[in-house]
Amino acid sequence: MANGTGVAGASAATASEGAFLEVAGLGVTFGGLTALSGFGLNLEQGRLLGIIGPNGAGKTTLFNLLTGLVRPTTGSVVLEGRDITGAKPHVLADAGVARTFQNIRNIRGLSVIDNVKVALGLHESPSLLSTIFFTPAYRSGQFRTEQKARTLLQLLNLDDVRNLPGDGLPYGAQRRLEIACALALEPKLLLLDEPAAGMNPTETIELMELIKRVHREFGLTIMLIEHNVHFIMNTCERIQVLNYGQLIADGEPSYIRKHPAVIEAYLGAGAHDA
Ligand SMILES: Nc1ncnc2c1ncn2[C@@H]1O[C@H](COP(=O)(O)OP(=O)(O)OP(=O)(O)O)[C@@H](O)[C@H]1O
Repeated sequence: MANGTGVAGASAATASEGAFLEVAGLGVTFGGLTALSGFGLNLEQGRLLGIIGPNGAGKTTLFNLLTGLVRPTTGSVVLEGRDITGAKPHVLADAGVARTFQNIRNIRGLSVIDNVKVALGLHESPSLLSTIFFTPAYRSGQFRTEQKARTLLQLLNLDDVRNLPGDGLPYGAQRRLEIACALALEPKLLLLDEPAAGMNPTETIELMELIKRVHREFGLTIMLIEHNVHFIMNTCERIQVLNYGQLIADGEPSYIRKHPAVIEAYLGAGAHDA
């Protein structure tokens, strides 16, 4: 990958053969407000991409477009050669796109492990008959689900609290649970929306390491929105910067850190220390 591109190159990604995710000219307007415009991205499989930008820059809108919560006004999204532009959320989930939200959405009152099991159940549902008659196939399915849930909880350092209510956990642990549930869907593309929001510095460092580990061990393609510049500079291989719905820069952390438009728009004078 090139070190980076400026405004022109960033907003006009050209289709590259075999790219895992190809987004071109993506935009949406709400009433008179253009939340995102001419967004382009060619992402290879297995990359870890950071998205930064000031409040209201269009970051969450981009994720909403990629997960079908918002339909684009312009542009196209192609995942593994398949045009998924404007597809509904369940179609995109089936295509392998999973996400977490800025506001934690674990299921109230449900234990940690049951939250993960519900997510696993969304991915692989048993047949109605096997459930009704409690067949050996159903029971072995349940055993597999339990094993998978435990494996995910161990990875996310949540196994010790698996029987506690998910919504009663400390904030950082709830965020990790949300990631566990997203991983349970066995995604190809994982979108993390401000996973470190509200975390203390220790939790943030732990999460940084965890995301790197998940990326490494699952070989997942991850897109990560984050306001914490230190976090993103130290976690991501490539960073895209949005401002007022426009992509203003795209490149490696070292390139982004020094990019004048990025410094002016977002990072501020402290950016060089990030
Ligand atoms: N459904 C919607 N209807 C109307 N306006 C919207 C909608 N969703 C987003 N917007 C507007 O689009 C712009 C971009 O919002 P978005 O949430 O994508 O920004 P963001 O970069 O994620 O900001 P933050 O860092 O504060 O979460 C904002 O001005 C927001 O108010």
